[in-house]
Amino acid sequence: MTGLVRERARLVRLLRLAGRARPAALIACLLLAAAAPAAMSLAAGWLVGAIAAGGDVVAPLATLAAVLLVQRTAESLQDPLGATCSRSIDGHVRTRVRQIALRQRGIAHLEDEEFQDLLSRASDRGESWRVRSPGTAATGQLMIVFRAGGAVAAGAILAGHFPLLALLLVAGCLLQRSYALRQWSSTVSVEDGLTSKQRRTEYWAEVASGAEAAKEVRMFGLADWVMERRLRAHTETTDIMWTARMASLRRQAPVAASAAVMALAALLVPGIAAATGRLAVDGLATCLAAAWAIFQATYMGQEALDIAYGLGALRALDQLDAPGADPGGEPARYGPVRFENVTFAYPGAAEPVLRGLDLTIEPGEVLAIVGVNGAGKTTLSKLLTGLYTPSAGRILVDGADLRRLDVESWRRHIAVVFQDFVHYSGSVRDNIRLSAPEIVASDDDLRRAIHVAGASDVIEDLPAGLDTSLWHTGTGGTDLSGGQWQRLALARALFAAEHGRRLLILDEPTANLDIQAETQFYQQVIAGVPGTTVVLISHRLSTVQHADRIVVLDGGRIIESGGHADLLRAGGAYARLFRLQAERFTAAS
Ligand SMILES: Nc1ncnc2c1ncn2[C@@H]1O[C@H](COP(=O)(O)OP(=O)(O)OP(=O)(O)O)[C@@H](O)[C@H]1O
Repeated sequence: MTGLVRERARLVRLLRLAGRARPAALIACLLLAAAAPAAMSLAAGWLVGAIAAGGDVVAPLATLAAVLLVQRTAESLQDPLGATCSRSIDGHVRTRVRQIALRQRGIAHLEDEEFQDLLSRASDRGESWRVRSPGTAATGQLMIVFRAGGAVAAGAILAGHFPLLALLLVAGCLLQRSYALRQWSSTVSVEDGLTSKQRRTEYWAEVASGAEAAKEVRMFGLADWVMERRLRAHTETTDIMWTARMASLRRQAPVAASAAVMALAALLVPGIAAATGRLAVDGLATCLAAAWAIFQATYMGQEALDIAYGLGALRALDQLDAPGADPGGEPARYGPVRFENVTFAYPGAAEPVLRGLDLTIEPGEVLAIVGVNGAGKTTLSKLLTGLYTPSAGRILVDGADLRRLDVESWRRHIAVVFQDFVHYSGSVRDNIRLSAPEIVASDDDLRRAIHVAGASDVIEDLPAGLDTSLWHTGTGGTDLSGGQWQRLALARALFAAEHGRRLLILDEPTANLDIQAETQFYQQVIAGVPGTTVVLISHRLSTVQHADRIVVLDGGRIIESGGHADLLRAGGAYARLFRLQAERFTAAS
């Protein structure tokens, strides 16, 4: 089997994803619709023959009407049945695409442009000329199989009178169709090359009409500027697409010429035979109707392009699905964590963020990491959680290289509040439980975490307490202030820490808190999880000064390490940062 036939057969097999009943009903409709034109040509010949002979026309007329009725019914059911089958197939494909995106250990692939392109191609959002839908391609492929069958049936009827003409029309139409399709398909690969440009258009559309940038777009008066950017990005892609489409259109001239030749032959051969007495009038009617049926069954409809686009989506899915993405590994045991000569650069970045970093995090210690903006503090936490792997060096967890461990088992030892934590739409209860979904928690458990996070008053003020539905972007629920969301995120991590997570990572946990909450933070939150290892990243040195150990990150390495008092005495970078912060308050008072 050639690759092309194998791909087409695979498309048909996709229909199994839509269950049994709907594809079966679709096949029945396609069969009836495909057989109808050939049946009609026979009925037309019968009717014309009956009229010519002055015989009974009721039976042929009734047959013709019945065939027409069956054809119209089958054709009208074909579209809705095809749509339900293809939507169901597409649903399965999109689920698979999401599973692939989620199954990787880390998140580096999500920042890889090629991966994003494949993702866009495999789960189309409808930006192309036709949607890249494997489901529509599958139903389109089925339709083409039946239409080809219909063409062969009509060809067989014509061959009863003119075998050569039948061969010419069937073979000629199929060749012409395949040529036209090849021309149009070249536009599909042009569009595939524009996926990242299309993403840029989507980005500007989101800035223009999404909730995230809405405030600044209005305050800065950016509407025209954003719309202009979107239009420019859009035109960049559409210009290229239209150039490709016009070139394809120009290459269709041979198709038009050959179609004219075949139509002429289809009329002249039976026509001349009838005029010279070699073909009876009923035969003429049959031949003309059969030729018309061949043309009808072999024209290149949109389903041909649907197949080209849908196959593109399946190929992208295959590339995404290539094996070897996640090696798995041994379950992780909790113990000391050791960064050993770790260097790390983000994918595509010229310079590394961390350069030969050495650091040990002992179980049960509270380790604070400080450093200027961009020093790599958050990056260090992403490596620690296995979201990225070091470019060089290694991270040992209880003596085992994290690369070789089952990262999910490692993450089950960790509770984290990222700097850009997520505001989940859902109840307060769900927002807290999400950090340890496997725990069956009582309301008392949740309230304990809420209390330690200093969020009790936030929950008390909500209309339905823990059941209050939260919705960050403002529709269908209650939104919270930045600080209230942060307390909830803290409660989420504390809940996980109280239920067995041994390592608590807090990245700027006091950034949105008021001064009172910030002052109480260490005594309330950190002291609330005794025995837990805490990695505390903060610019606010008042938040970190009570930590067991403070490390200063600079130039990709740890340049200082020690307790608050030791570091102040040492008079290095930490002492300078601390004095600067302290001076602000002294000067203000
Ligand atoms: N996803 C990313 N892709 C490429 N570069 C990144 C990415 N995330 C961060 N960086 C770069 O890595 C460097 C370190 O960033 P990181 O967020 O770790 O710093 P940080 O010390 O936490 O800073 P801050 O105090 O501002 O939060 C920065 O120069 C940043 O531009």
